[in-house]
Amino acid sequence: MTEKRREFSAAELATLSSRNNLHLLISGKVYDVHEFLHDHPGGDLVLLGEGGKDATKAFEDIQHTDDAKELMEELLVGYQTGERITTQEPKQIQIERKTAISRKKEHEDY
Ligand code: HEM
Repeated sequence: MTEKRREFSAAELATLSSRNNLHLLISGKVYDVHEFLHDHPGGDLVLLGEGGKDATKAFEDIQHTDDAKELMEELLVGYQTGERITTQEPKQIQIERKTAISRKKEHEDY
């Protein structure tokens, strides 16, 4: 894998859910599984169902072996950004709200 590992926001990850561009989030790490789809012993459908999402629970529910965990290292393409989107509101609004809160706080500090 020559591609550099990088950060993915939850918003970007959500767009990576098609058969040709399928990424999963597992324990904060992002895996590109599109080439692995047809080799997955659990089948392609379960992976497609988790595409673009946090698949940590689905992955752990299966109790994958250490072999699976080694294989994952080869599919690792990056990490989730620190910021977490917890609501459905557009990202820009969240950023604006955060900025407004910190400005207000700065103001109070004086
Ligand atoms: C990068 C992610 C994944 C990798 C590398 C991976 C790899 C594997 C491997 C090697 C096996 C064979 C058993 C073992 O060695 O544990 C397996 C089985 C299985 N996996 Fe995954 N897996 C991944 C993600 C997932 C996810 C997200 C799900 C569920 C949504 C899932 C569902 C299953 C199921 C149901 C089986 C059992 C197949 C059976 O024994 O009949 N896997 N996986």
